[in-house]
Amino acid sequence: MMLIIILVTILIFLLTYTFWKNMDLPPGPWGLPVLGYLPWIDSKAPYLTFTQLSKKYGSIYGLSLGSIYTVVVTEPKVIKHLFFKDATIGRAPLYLTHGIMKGYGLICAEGELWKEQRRFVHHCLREFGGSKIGFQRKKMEALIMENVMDFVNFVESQGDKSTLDPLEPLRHSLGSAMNILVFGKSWSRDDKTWKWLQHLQEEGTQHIGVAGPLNFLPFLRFHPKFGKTMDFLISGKLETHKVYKKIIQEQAEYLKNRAQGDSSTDTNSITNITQAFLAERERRKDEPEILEKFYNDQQFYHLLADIFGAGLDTTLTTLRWYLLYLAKNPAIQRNIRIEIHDVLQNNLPTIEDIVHLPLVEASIYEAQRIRSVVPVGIPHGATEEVEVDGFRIPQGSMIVPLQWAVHMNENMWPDPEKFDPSRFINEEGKVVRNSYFMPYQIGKRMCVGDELARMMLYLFGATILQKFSVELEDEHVDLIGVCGITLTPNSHKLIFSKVSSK
Ligand code: HEM
Repeated sequence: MMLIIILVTILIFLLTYTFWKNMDLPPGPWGLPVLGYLPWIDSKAPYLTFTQLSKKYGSIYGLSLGSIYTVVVTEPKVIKHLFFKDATIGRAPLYLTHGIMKGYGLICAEGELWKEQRRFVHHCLREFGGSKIGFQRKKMEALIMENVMDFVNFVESQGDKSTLDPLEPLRHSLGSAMNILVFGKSWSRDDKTWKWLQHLQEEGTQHIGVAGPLNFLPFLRFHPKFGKTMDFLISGKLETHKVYKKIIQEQAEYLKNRAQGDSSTDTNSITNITQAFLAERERRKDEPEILEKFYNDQQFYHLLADIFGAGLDTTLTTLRWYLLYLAKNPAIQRNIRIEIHDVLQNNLPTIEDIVHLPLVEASIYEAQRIRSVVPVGIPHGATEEVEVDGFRIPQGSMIVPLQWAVHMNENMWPDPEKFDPSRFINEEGKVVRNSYFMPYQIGKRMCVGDELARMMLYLFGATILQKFSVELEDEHVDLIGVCGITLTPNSHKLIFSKVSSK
């Protein structure tokens, strides 16, 4: 009897303590011990489950995903408020980011390493013309246009009217631009190494879903099914690093020859991220601690992979959705082409032209809105306890900026499933964006390549529409897509017809 009284007292104490401790947390659903709410998350479309929950619990709610307490935010004002704070600059403690990437690179880095590498990458992108300011924008434009024309020539080589899945040719052309920027070299379309790198990249992003169970229940890696995924990701990472090691040696050799005045190495400036990293090592050679902490080999490989991967997957997926939605909406496509021909005549687009092509710009934004490339957003981690709207977000929480809910908010975007670029054009015909549009997120950790992405999307998008009209091969094409870390269209074919010049 005594034992029962003691147990009941402990139980009452624990319940009261838990209730008291959680009183100021955001509202949200209960879950099971250990698993939390994971069993109720739609593994194919986690963004829909999260959006559904926001309708019940409001624009800030909390839930447990395995052992990770998660706060989901769907209100841009709150996301902005949170993501400008130092306390939310961390990354969520997910197994795939912390367990596989081990905090290396830029996407998964935290603390001093993140600060230093973010500064470095920002500086590189400005130097190479991938930012709003700087004198090198024309150089970047030339690099992108060379690869846009590679895509155009490939499609033209298939005939005046050809039916093809744009995935592979687009990935080759966008990937080649990223290869030059990151590694200073590109591969031919059929090169074995290049084909294999693309395969790893594609498979990897499908496996790394933010809401995948492995992220929250690391012990699952001992289960054969998840173990196989882990083996694929880890061996893929190590094999990729071997290729990178060889590229780094080639670039180091190039810089050495240049320093010794080899006339075949023609340019004096640093032209890619690999060279920039080597040059930074050289510049700081008298600071062994800095080299050890921020410029070691592991960091080098992970950083190259991050910039290449983040730059290629996102732009590729956006352009695939863009062409798909334009094929589905021929009247809108026709108007865009009229605008392009009126403004450019037969000239190719330049970065300066974009202000005169509002429909092109607005239609790219609309594609980014209607199919968020990262629908769950890229989560942050709270490195300290923070307060928002009267709620407490404990240290160690994962904060999810739910892009899907923001971009499909019915009050802001009436009839959200309708593809309508005019949402981004005001009465004077100028392009306008509001805070409910955040494909690159916001705050101190916002996408570092946003301007480069804008340049790539615009130059590829405008040129493709200038050169081709695009139709669906199958009217019943799926517009739902497949969700890994990115939401990609299912494989599909489009009919590209050459547009005769005026
Ligand atoms: C349509 C294209 C793109 C989209 C939608 C996109 C979106 C994003 C988002 C949502 C984040 C997370 C921001 C945060 O954590 O708050 C991010 C981070 C990042 N993006 Fe992009 N991105 C795009 C293109 C690019 C390009 C072209 C590059 C190449 C330089 C790039 C490099 C990165 C890197 C390195 C990070 C990590 C930044 C950090 O953790 O500090 N992205 N991107």
